Amino acid sequence: MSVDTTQAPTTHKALLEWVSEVAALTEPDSIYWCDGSQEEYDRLGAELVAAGTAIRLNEDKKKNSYYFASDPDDVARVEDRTFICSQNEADAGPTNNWRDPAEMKATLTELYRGCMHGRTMYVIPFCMGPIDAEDPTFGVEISDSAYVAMSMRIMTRMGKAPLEAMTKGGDRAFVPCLHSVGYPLEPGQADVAWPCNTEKYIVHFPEDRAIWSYGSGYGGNALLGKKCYSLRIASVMARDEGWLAEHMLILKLTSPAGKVYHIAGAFPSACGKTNLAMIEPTLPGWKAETLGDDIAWMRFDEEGYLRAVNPENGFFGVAPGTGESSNPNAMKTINIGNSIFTNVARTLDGDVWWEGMTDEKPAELIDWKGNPWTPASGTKAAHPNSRFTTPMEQAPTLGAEWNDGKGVRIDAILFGGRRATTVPLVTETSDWAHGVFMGATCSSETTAAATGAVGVVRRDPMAMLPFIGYNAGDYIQHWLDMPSLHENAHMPKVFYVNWFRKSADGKFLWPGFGDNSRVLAWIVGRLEGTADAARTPIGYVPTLDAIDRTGIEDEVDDATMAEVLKVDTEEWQRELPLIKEWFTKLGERLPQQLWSDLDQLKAALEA
Ligand SMILES: Nc1nc2c(ncn2[C@@H]2O[C@H](COP(=O)(O)OP(=O)(O)O)[C@@H](O)[C@H]2O)c(=O)[nH]1
Ligand SMILES: C=C(OP(=O)(O)O)C(=O)O
Ligand SMILES: [Mn+2]
Repeated sequence: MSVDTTQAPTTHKALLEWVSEVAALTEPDSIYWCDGSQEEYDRLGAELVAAGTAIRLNEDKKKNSYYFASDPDDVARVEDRTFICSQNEADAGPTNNWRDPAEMKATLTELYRGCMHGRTMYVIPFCMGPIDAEDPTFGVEISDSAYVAMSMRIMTRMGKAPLEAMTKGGDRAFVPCLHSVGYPLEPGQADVAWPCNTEKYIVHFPEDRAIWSYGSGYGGNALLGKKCYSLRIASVMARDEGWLAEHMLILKLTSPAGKVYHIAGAFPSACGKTNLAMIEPTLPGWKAETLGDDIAWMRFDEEGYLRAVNPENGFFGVAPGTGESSNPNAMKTINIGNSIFTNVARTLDGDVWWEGMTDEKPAELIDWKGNPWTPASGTKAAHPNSRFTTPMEQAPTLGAEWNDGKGVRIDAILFGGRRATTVPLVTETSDWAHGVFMGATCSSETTAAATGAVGVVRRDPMAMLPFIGYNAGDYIQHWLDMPSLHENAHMPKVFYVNWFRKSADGKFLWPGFGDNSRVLAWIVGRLEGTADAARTPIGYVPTLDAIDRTGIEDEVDDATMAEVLKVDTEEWQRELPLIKEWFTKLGERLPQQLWSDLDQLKAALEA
């Protein structure tokens, strides 16, 4: 298969060469350049329905929407198959899997050889962030999955517009993202509903700024603009260029007095970013608007304030737990339609359902594996990492600045995780360096967003453990260095939150979701110097009545509030050896300052 460059919709030389090279290696039946149009999306959807891969949902329930069920072994990110192939192993660091880049390229080249037999090769041009930004950030994904092409149209600015922008004023740089499901079809061979390969590789070449993915069709493994580009590769760009590429939501908050604040929050996968980004405040007078739910690129503006841009165009949200009571704005967004649902359950009338969508379970469903299901089945109808993919523009809470390439000034950064014990609802750190220490030692219970055990506490620095594209010690150093990268840096205040603390009988102590607005109000109060806090060994924690509980006094009585805010010295002392073990693992590139911060914490806990 050779590329007819006279027929290709671009003159971009490097792109044409790369497309030709990949086609020669992977030998697809045909090459298709995505234009990102509605007509194209509808056509791909119809083709997938005809092939038995997708199911079109009932138009009256979810307009223009599709259901997909993945292979049961291809349901989440595969961290153990994710590689950072820097020239030197030390530059990948102790938290990443590393392979020699030349060896990895040789291995993958053999896997890619002929891997698109019987398939269409989709060329998917995209832009991360607004196309009219001063310096737009391009990528091109080559994929043999139409599901990927459709999803990329929702998740990124995709198609003709970015392709044209890529040659404005000369050929622009782009990140090449090569993806194959690794399931070639030889003549006469029938396809399966969800092609993938048991051998999976999610590979990053940070020096080349390139991504090679093989064997998985799912989410973060396959939609390469997301975690692979916007976090792993972009974090390397950010280190080199003096900015931050982070796993953060971006929220615009307006106080009852009409003051606007922007908050960025980093929580590990499936720990509440999308929900906080779409929060419906239960505190009267507060308004929240969504600017981003997963990724923030933050650069200094001329005056030295950090401004955040969300490079994405859609939400790839965790379905279970999303319902009218927990996240009504997500429900409104997906109910408009134009969405893709993966590994959720289906109702008999052609709609979707998942655990937590409604209080009452439907009497009958088809579960994510395609089997009949009833509440008596005793299994989960939807996979715990089942997802909705939906356009940002449909969010009723969308903030006007979402499409502004200049981004918004960040007033506060939240780090958080999922901890049943130890970590209080909210803690204010004393300054940037202390914030970096708290972020770097942040811990969370693992979730179904990645394969492997769920519920295991691990350190997850800045919620970036699986996404730092280089040495984690260098990454923490980069965070520490940030204030010195602008002559007049005004750093945001850093807070540490935990919505997930549980009582001894295993119930969440804090109602969470919309009631997290009460915590946001306290944070704003701290920014304005009006909210009360008590100094503890780990930072400033709200006094018992500092968080407004009007309307939830019964649910969160004084005793519960005290429990949710408690800084238990013994529990924290049990963290110390874990932090020490973590720092030891990070090794010599961990900034020395972090060790002295740990000594200080130890001393404060002993005092
Ligand atoms: N208990 C509790 N659960 C939450 C809260 N926020 C989110 N969740 C649940 O955590 C899961 C992941 O949430 P999501 O916002 O999609 O996380 P993300 O992957 O970080 O974007 C979902 O099941 C949510 O219902 C909260 O404040 N309290
Ligand atoms: C896409 C993901 O996102 P989230 O952080 O929303 O779970 C993921 O974990 O692969
Ligand atoms: Mn999310």
